[in-house]
Amino acid sequence: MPVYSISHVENVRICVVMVGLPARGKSLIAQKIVRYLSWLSIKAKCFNVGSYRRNLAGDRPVDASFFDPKNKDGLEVRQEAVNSAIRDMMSWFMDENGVVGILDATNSTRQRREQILRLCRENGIEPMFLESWCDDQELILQNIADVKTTSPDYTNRNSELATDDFLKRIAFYEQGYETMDKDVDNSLTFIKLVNVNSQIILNRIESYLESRIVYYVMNLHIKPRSIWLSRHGESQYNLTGQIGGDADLSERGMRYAKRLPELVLKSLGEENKHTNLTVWTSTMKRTQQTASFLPYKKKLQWKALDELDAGECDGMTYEEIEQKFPEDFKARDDNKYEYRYRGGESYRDIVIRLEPIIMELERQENILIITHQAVLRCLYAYFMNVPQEESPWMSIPLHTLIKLEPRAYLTLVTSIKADIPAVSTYKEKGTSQLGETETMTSKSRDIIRNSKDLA
Ligand SMILES: O=P(O)(O)OC[C@H]1O[C@@](CO)(OP(=O)(O)O)[C@@H](O)[C@@H]1O
Repeated sequence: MPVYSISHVENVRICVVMVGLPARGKSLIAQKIVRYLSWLSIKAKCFNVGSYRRNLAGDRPVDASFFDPKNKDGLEVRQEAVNSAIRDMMSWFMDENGVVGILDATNSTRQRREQILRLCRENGIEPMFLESWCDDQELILQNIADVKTTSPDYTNRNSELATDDFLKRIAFYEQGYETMDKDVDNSLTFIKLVNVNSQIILNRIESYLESRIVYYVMNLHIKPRSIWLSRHGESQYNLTGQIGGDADLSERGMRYAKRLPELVLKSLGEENKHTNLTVWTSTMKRTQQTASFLPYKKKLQWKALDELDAGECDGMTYEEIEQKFPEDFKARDDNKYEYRYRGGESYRDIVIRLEPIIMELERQENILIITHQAVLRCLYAYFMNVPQEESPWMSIPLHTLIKLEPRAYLTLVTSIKADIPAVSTYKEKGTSQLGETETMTSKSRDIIRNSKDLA
């Protein structure tokens, strides 16, 4: 049975028009929205006018004077760049059934916004303006340091000169900047973020999809933090190759639970060893037992973090499933993301139930999540932008602590292995389990597979 997403039900197409001076985090917000919506299977794409401008300008060096409103040549190239980006975006909406297109540019004047508005209306696309307004100098300088000085506009330039030049560029934009204003822009759909999210102004948010985007953006913060992910320690079911269930940890799984506090400390490093983490587990015994030796007071259980529900196959081995339901076994191999166990769940179903977890994770600071193979794959896919068809096939070994550090345009990943053996629960695509006489505890599986390690 097909699973419909909200974009099918509502049949809306939205153009998110970013608004704001340079170095206000617009591209970061735009890319995060695309990642979030794509993870939810809503077709989204970002059109960055800066890249179009760089393509048009060719090898010509671009310094602040290019952005001087009196620079005719500069104005022409910039107008041409925005025209091309809009053209491509409209074709993407029409030819590729795009649902949310994001026009990532300053769009800092009403005249420019009027042009976009007109084109959206002519093409039956809902325009939604998203302004990032910021006067916090520290934040602006941080943004320039993080991103702009490594931008292709400043290759081979020393970072002090690049920062200076960038501040001049901002000053040119300030000359004509018109902020979104409730009185003047009353008829438009817009979100205005003031100094990240210390104040948020909303105007005429109408569709459900718009409200999802608003809610997501409202939850974003830019404080540095880390997220740790771990599967539970090896369970009794892992040893026998059974899926699902609510088994206890094996003796080695218990050893992992006892080792976990030490791994966390190692990952925090000496200077952060007193950092207080919040621990999230599923409602299943194996994750709670794994968390039981962690010294942190705040431990929360989430039903949404429970393992993929295998329905009628719960408690069976892959071999038994292949014997009893050969068609299902093949169908799952053919499309693991969409395949839904009889009376159970698919990976797509997990993503849907994980949405509140992602929303909460965006709001929180340091969190350690102890969960299950399939759920961990889906969480990892969100942070690392892993395509849907690949995510159910990622190998996430037992007895390994993964640390994610979300940064402006990427997420850093490190992993630490506990030196405690565990079976591998990884089943490769297209492999039959029939005729396999080895048990899960046999030597060949009694390793953590290094080849597909995430580190
Ligand atoms: O989607 P696949 O690759 O089958 O992985 C999910 C499976 O992983 C398992 C282990 O095989 O997770 P877990 O260790 O949390 O019990 C099964 O319970 C679950 O059905």
